[in-house]
Amino acid sequence: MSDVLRFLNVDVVRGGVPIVDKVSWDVAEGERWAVLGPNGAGKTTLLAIAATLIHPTRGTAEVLDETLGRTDVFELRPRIGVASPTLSEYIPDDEIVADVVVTAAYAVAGRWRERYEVDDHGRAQGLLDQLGVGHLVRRTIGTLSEGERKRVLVARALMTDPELLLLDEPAAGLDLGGREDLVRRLGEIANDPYAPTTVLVTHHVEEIPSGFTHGMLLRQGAVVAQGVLHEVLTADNLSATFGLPLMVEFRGDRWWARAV
Ligand SMILES: Nc1ncnc2c1ncn2[C@@H]1O[C@H](COP(=O)(O)OP(=O)(O)OP(=O)(O)O)[C@@H](O)[C@H]1O
Repeated sequence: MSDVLRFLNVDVVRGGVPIVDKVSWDVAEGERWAVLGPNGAGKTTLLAIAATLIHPTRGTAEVLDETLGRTDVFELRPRIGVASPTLSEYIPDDEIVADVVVTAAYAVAGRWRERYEVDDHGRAQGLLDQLGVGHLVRRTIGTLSEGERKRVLVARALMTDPELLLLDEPAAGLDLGGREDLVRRLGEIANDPYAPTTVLVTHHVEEIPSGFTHGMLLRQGAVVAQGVLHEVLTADNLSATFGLPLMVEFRGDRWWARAV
């Protein structure tokens, strides 16, 4: 298995302060990673490096076997699917849902079309159905609820059949039913052996879908623990990460945590 991400001693410094602090991280093909940490821990910044949107201040970051700073990120980006609140801000409110998803393919027309001879709209509809929002295909994105919008963005991120899928807090702001439904659907994707290598950022262990294999805990830009999910998600590690005594349990195929 080859590495999809390989970070070595990565620092990101802003205003003289390291907001990512000496992070080394290997993500192998097929792995599904959850990155957890409190507000301001550096999770989104780490994801932005993986998305090739920023470069490390120090250290090296390889994404899909290319070293940032020595490669054309515009060739790399079409191989990466991203669903994030930042991306969401760039989509005009009057854009039709079908177009939001299909336009992801236009950016990679060459490579994608060589590999797949499929109808764009058919594929988009299939992905929207998979995320439970197929009935919204003709609506404008501005009329959707937060939960519906998040699902559409995940469908968009999957449209190009990326090699790396990056999900920044996909369940944030959803009500309990919406969260549970989305986490279940993300679990179905994670359990699909043909689904891309995935990194999901969240604040809550309850939002880690079934099928996730690895975890990283971040606090103040530094790694508290990382590796196989069941070895990483211990009460001690979570308590150190969030700065209060916590207990954590794994039941069925999901995690939950609370203060003790
Ligand atoms: N351009 C910048 N200049 C100064 N500080 C920054 C800059 N960008 C990010 N930060 C700070 O870096 C820290 C890490 O931010 P980041 O968004 O990566 O954290 P996060 O773990 O994703 O947080 P949250 O869970 O709240 O989304 C925060 O304290 C943030 O204020």
